[in-house]
Amino acid sequence: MSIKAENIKYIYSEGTPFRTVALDNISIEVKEGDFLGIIGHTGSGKSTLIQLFNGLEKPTEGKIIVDEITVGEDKKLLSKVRQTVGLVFQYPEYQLFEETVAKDVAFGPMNLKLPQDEIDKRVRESLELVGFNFNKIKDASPFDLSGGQKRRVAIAGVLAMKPNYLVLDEPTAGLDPAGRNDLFEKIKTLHKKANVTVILVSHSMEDIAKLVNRVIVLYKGKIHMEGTPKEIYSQAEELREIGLGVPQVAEIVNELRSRGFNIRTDILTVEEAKEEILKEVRKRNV
Ligand SMILES: Nc1ncnc2c1ncn2[C@@H]1O[C@H](COP(=O)(O)OP(=O)(O)OP(=O)(O)O)[C@@H](O)[C@H]1O
Repeated sequence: MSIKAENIKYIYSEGTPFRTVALDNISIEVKEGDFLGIIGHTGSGKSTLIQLFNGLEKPTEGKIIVDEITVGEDKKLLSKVRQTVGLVFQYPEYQLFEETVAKDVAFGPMNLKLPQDEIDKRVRESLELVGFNFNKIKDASPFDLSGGQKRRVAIAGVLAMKPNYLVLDEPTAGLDPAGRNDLFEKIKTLHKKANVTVILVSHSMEDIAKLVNRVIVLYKGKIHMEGTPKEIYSQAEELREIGLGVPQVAEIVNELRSRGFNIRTDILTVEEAKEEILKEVRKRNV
């Protein structure tokens, strides 16, 4: 099972002076179990691509195949695609509207007309998967929660639909550093525990490098780079050229290398950098 994009082109406002080619010749496959990061700066096509994954939009050219369903071929299957690919938009808290957290998370499964005991089970499981104590949170008003907690409630609402793929568009946008770290930790745990493939969209390599196992870098609607976080990280110069922030740890490693330190280029974390630097320092002291 997978999401396949085959030679995708997507054009906004075709036939007008505002015509924009948002995606051009994109082919990728997201396999079950993957934890994929899609990065690129503003306007590179990230949001457009994930909206195609979930059937919200149809490609101008090419095909999107979600678990063997070709999106758009049979309109009756569109709701199945939407349920299979759970999309969490940027700032999803604006879509919370019920008076309690439990009611909000139950909204999707209720629309599926599932039996009440199945709805209750899904609400509990989804809230626990995003790190809540169910009994403590269920009767809270979503409006009384912190920004990070609201995001987790919104994610639980999508998980309650039991998607095979969970697509998160800039999930930590606007949160403070502690809230971001906490939410990323929760997403990491979620990928491990829930049987769900995760696609995480971000404009920051630094944020997602420690989480995902594969990265696609979009630039002007095309796939510019693809690989493991380490492979992408080691190309700091190229990242800089396409306007993406180079991770601070990569900056430090590059600086030390330029001063003759023999350090690997594919370092992801401060801990790894520390180890490498200490190794080099010990060598020099001998
Ligand atoms: N509704 C729209 N109508 C016309 N052009 C659009 C529309 N939405 C996006 N675009 C254009 O399509 C291109 C890709 O936009 P998209 O929103 O997919 O990029 P993005 O990488 O998600 O950006 P961001 O990080 O700002 O969300 C951009 O040039 C953008 O201006």
